Amino acid sequence: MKVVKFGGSSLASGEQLKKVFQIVVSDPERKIVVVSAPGKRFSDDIKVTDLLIDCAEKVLAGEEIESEFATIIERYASIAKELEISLDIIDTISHDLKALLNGNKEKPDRFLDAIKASGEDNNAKLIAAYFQHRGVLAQYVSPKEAGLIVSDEPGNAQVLPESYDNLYKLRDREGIIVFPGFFGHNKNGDVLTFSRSGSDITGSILANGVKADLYENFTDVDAVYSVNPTIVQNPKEISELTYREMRELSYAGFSVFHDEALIPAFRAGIPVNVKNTNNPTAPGTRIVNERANTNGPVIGIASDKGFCSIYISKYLMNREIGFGRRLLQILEDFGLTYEHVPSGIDDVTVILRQNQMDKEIEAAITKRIITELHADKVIIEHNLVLIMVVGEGMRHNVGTTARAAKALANAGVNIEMINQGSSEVSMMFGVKEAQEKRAVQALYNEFFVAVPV
Ligand SMILES: Nc1ncnc2c1ncn2[C@@H]1O[C@H](COP(=O)(O)OP(=O)(O)O)[C@@H](O)[C@H]1O
Ligand SMILES: N[C@@H](CC(=O)OP(=O)(O)O)C(=O)O
Repeated sequence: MKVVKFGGSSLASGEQLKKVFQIVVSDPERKIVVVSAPGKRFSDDIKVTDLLIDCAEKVLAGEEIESEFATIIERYASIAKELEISLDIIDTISHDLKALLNGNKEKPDRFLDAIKASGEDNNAKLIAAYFQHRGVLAQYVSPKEAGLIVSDEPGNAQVLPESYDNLYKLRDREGIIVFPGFFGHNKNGDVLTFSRSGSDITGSILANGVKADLYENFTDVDAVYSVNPTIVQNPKEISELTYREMRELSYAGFSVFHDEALIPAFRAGIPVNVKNTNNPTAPGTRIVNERANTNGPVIGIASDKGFCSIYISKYLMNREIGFGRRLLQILEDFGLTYEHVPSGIDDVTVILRQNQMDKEIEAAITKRIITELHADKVIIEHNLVLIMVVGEGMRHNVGTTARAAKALANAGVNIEMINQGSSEVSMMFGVKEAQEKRAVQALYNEFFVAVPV
């Protein structure tokens, strides 16, 4: 049995849905179909999830939403018309969304989650209706009915372990199951979404729950490429990579697959196959436990913007017991998460996502570090890019860091920081945002265009 997930780009129009239908019915093993909300039809288009967020925020601000509401309904209606299915389903979607928008707003984050989740929920209903219209035995199944229970964290929920036994029962259902991605319910029955792009997570949870043989993740590219194709033109395709490599790369910027979607499949030992809805015969990329190492030390290079660093120096920091703990406690007091902590003898740098802080928080943190930890210097730098060079082969290759550093130097890129060692499969370079493209291109040339050493 296979679990198949289709992303928003595969569900953006009636034409795309026809391809989805062909893919599903061409293999009887494709029994569970996880769907996102309709995505972008063209590059300037707006995803339904983003339309819904805008609509919900306007409602919360007490603004009119007539035109936003109409735009959302029109997205579903245009798909239904293209597919020539009864427009009764659009009346149902319109009625249900109106009721949700008129619902309880006492807890805005929960209200927002309920509206966001409706994007996938309504799409799953529409797609099930289309499959039935094409004469296939198919049913919409809701996460609530299936027992997909999640933690009580709006916009960032996590699956609870008891879900897996509940979901196993889906194996007994007849026909194709169309299941909405991106959300579950807490123990009280409230809707909670995963983080953005979280339908990948639903697919992986279902694959684990039903003990699928394969989790196929259909998107709009032929493969996971060794580097983001919007940064480097025609990059090399990756045919196979390990769960660890993919998790590092997704976390560091390969948005093609959600980093949190690896764990459920990995725990159940289920391979993941990333494939293209627009070219389904292409083999795609397989994510597995172990792979043959045929490609040299590096498999992929990811980069992500929006980081800042807090540099702290203090003479004899190395002798001070508890310095690191007290520093991280200050960050914890402000509710901040951090990414890396490279350190020296008398200095340490904490790297975090800068959207967590504003000027006031930065000033307050700086003050506390100086007054409580008696630091000599505290410097906060903004607009950093973290570049992650990833590959299981790095463990067995000498000189990979030197090659990377030389390539960056030759390209005139100033390395702000390096972190290597904690993860056996990656090394991290921090550079200024303005140098991202140049740095990634230089690393790509070194490890993929030049002959690997
Ligand atoms: N290394 C990479 N390999 C392939 N695609 C990538 C990579 N990094 C970023 N992407 C982007 O991810 C996109 C697919 O992800 P996404 O838009 O979330 O798809 P979906 O709509 O199927 O969920 C691709 O179109 C591509 O622009
Ligand atoms: N629709 C949700 C969840 C999702 O996974 O979407 P997509 O498959 O289009 O990335 C979002 O935009 O976040």
